Amino acid sequence: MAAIAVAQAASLTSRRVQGPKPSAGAARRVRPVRSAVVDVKSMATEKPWKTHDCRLVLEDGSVWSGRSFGAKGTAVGEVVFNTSLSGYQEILTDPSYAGQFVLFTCPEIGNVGINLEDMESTKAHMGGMLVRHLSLNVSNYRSAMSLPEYLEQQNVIGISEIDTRAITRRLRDTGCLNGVITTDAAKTDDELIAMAKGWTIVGKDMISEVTCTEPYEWQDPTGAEWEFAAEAKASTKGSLHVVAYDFGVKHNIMRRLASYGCRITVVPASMPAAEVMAMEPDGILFSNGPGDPSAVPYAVENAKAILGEVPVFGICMGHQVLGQAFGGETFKLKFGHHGGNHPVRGPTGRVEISSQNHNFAVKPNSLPKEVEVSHINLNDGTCAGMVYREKRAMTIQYHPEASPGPHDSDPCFEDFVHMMKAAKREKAA
Ligand SMILES: NC(=O)CC[C@H](N)C(=O)O
Repeated sequence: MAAIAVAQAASLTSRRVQGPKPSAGAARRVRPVRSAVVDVKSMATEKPWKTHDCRLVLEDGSVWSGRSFGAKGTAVGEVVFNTSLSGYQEILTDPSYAGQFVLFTCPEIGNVGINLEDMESTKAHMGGMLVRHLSLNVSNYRSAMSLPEYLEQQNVIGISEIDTRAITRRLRDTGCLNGVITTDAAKTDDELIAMAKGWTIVGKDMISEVTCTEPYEWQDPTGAEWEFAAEAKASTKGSLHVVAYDFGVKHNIMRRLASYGCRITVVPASMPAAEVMAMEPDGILFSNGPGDPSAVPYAVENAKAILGEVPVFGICMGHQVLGQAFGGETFKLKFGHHGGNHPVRGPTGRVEISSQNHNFAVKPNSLPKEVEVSHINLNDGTCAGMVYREKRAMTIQYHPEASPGPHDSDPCFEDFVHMMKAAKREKAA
């Protein structure tokens, strides 16, 4: 039986982007690996007690034996479950997952390998990847390497052949649990349980671990072959200057802003508001990002200083930072929203199917009366978006850029552009 014959594509480096991303064309010059033949017989017939070399231990004392893929070692993190049926690469490279392990409820993961274009940042951020079954085959016309190869290169531990349904039910019953993944047989279960119990993401500023170290420009729009929005196709390139606070910004937020005609300057999360305003932005984006929103007062203070100066758009962590800048408070959800099919009702009553990834939320009753809760998550009634009209501020708790998930909320980017254009017209008058 042929063993795995996945050719080594050009290695995906985990360097942080300092300047414009390599053009998509550069990515295509890598010889894609379209499919791999896997040693099915041995993997399918080997008995668990022979192949299980990895444990997931949860803080509730449960121990889950599985098969490792990717990196070896030991990692600790908060376990969340994501119900998306596609887009594991976008999830893997979303900086919002720093400090977390992601359990995929979709039972088959890895079948399309890893390509060089669908990256949401320059590296994988999650601490561990928990799957039911690692696909025995890799087959996709854009695949450049297998998922295990990428995880190994990114130093992320994967564990497969665990009962992801049982763990998901447990998380839904008890709420998020901290966990430890290890391939180190010398560590006792009790040691690992203590490690899981001794760790928490609450109160942690994870943004400082993922933000860029210096400003850079972003030019790449959504590729023409993927563009779906008429308004984006008709937009005038570079007509508006957006400064984006990088709290762990996903690349597709910037691709969508560029597609709607914006020129984007990405800045470190802690850049003082005065320096940002000196860049003469037409609008400011507060991005998605990992960790506890109440642990980044520096971001809230900058948001307060900027509010009312220029139009602002907050996405996910940015929504939570602006919610605090408005005077509101955030709180931690039981197990959060992580998936691609959550219904959200917007201000017109239209229901959008949304892409979600958050464990914290804004308390509606903590907001001042000037702030309108514009979007509601219909699964649990939580605040999914806000508008502060007189400050020209709009926020979305979920991910209008999708990646992965549905593009129902893509018009949010159009709304932000229209808000900036209106402000520009008023200023010129
Ligand atoms: N995707 C995000 O920006 C997540 C925001 C925040 N870390 C949360 O979990 O709620």
